[in-house]
Amino acid sequence: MKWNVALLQMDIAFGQPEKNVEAIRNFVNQLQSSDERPDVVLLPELWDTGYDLKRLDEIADKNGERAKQLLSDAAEKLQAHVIGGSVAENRGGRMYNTTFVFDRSGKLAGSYSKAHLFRLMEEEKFLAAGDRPGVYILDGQPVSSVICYDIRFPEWVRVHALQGARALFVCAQWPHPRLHHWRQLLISRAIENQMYVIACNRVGEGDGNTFCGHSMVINPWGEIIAEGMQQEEIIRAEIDLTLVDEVRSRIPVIADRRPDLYRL
Ligand SMILES: O=C(O)CCC(=O)C(=O)O
Repeated sequence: MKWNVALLQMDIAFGQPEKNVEAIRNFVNQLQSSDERPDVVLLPELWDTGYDLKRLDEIADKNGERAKQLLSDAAEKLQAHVIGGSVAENRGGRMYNTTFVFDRSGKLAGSYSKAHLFRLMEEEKFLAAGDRPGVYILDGQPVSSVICYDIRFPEWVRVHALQGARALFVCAQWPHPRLHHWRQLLISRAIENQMYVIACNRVGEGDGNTFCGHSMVINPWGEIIAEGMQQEEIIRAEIDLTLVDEVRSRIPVIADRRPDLYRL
């Protein structure tokens, strides 16, 4: 199974969901009018509100309805799977950082809420943590997603791999001065789980941070097959999921695990 993936590496207007919705619509129109149609589109983290966490009561998306409408329409229009980055979701008065995934027909394939809250940006003061892995079936293929800080937890990404995921989609708002962490962590998650890692970061400034871009597509051998710069752009790559089987059969890391040794 080969997929063309497109990563929307964009700037995000702080606390202005309407403006950001408009920006996504423009990207979707751009993809629709291009010769090369994507099979999978990935967006960055909190593309609706940015990190305006103090105003979530006012601006968070009630049950994700605004995002679901936009992402489902985009999936149907492009006939592509949309891994919808993440949005600030107001679920029954509690706020979550949530990814919604839509398949090519525009149908909701699943959702995931960020499990590890990032204290450096005080997320734990404003957000509730998710507690379930994000695994979805797209074109019959199990794939998964996590959000930003989640990539620092190899045991969490491993849970997704053990549930059969063959590709990990990551959405982020990853700032300087930790670009080297971003690149190394993503490469490591790809090598150790022998899966594709497709990661979309934002660019621009917000709340005292400069976001570093460098969205990446990494194959299951740990090779970078596409990488963005620090500017708004669509990053594209072709991924071939049969390479996952090839790498996993060459070095059977998952089969060779010794979980009996790993209990603390
Ligand atoms: O782990 C990091 O260094 C960045 C994480 C982050 O910015 C986030 O989770 O939003």
